[in-house]
Amino acid sequence: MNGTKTPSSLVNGQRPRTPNNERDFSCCRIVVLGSSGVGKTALTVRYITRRFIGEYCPTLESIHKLQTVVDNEDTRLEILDTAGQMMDSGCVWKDYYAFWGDCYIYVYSINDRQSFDQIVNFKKQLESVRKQTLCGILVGNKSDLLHDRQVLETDATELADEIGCKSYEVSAADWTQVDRIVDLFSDAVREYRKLRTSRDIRARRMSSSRFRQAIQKVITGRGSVSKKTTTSNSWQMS
Ligand SMILES: Nc1nc2c(ncn2[C@@H]2O[C@H](COP(=O)(O)OP(=O)(O)OP(=O)(O)O)[C@@H](O)[C@H]2O)c(=O)[nH]1
Repeated sequence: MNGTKTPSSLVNGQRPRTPNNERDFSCCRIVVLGSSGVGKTALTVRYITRRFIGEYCPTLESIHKLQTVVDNEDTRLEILDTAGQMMDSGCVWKDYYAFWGDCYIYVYSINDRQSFDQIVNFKKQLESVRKQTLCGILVGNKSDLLHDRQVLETDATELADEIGCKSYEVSAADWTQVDRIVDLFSDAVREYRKLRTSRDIRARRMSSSRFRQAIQKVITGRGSVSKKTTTSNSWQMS
């Protein structure tokens, strides 16, 4: 596993570029966030190594880089496992995370109501920084602790509908749930691809409608058009 504890890499964390210096959209950046102790590291480690870490050691930020395949498409994943303590303290985390991430995995613990109630705030704060809707997945972790449950599955489904996310309830501690954990990370990549595609389509529509408007202005003579030479085809828009 390739983990680097470098918050500064977020500040300088420009999106990777291809050799042609274009933005590399085969790379997907996932930010795993939620309150302290909900199991963000346990989920991330379970996904990457298939192992469970039982001990608790509060995380500073760690970025894990790996290559994977989702729906037959190669994907470079960068997973940012955030520090819950920083989020609970309301530090400046949100600006970094908002600009760094492509998709967000919002983790709460089913036996910690407060961690669940925080999710809406986290999402709102990120979107207010980015000024656009961000895609994400809602994850209730520690589903093995049913006897301690403070968050009903129906509450989670309602919240997921409200914030436009898919929702999962899992246990990083339960090895039989590895496939579900892999699924939820794959869904994060799918959500990112979906959003990217719809933005591409919108951008293309916008640019073709601007092009049509410009042509229309030329035809109707409403645009600022100057005739450059005597040749009929040589119009120049200014
Ligand atoms: N029972 C149970 N314990 C879990 C589960 N996931 C994580 N834990 C335990 O919960 C504790 C906290 O887990 P972490 O993964 O370190 O939590 P975190 O959200 O990364 O915490 P921060 O680093 O403070 O942000 C550890 O002792 C884990 O072993 C789970 O699914 N079930």
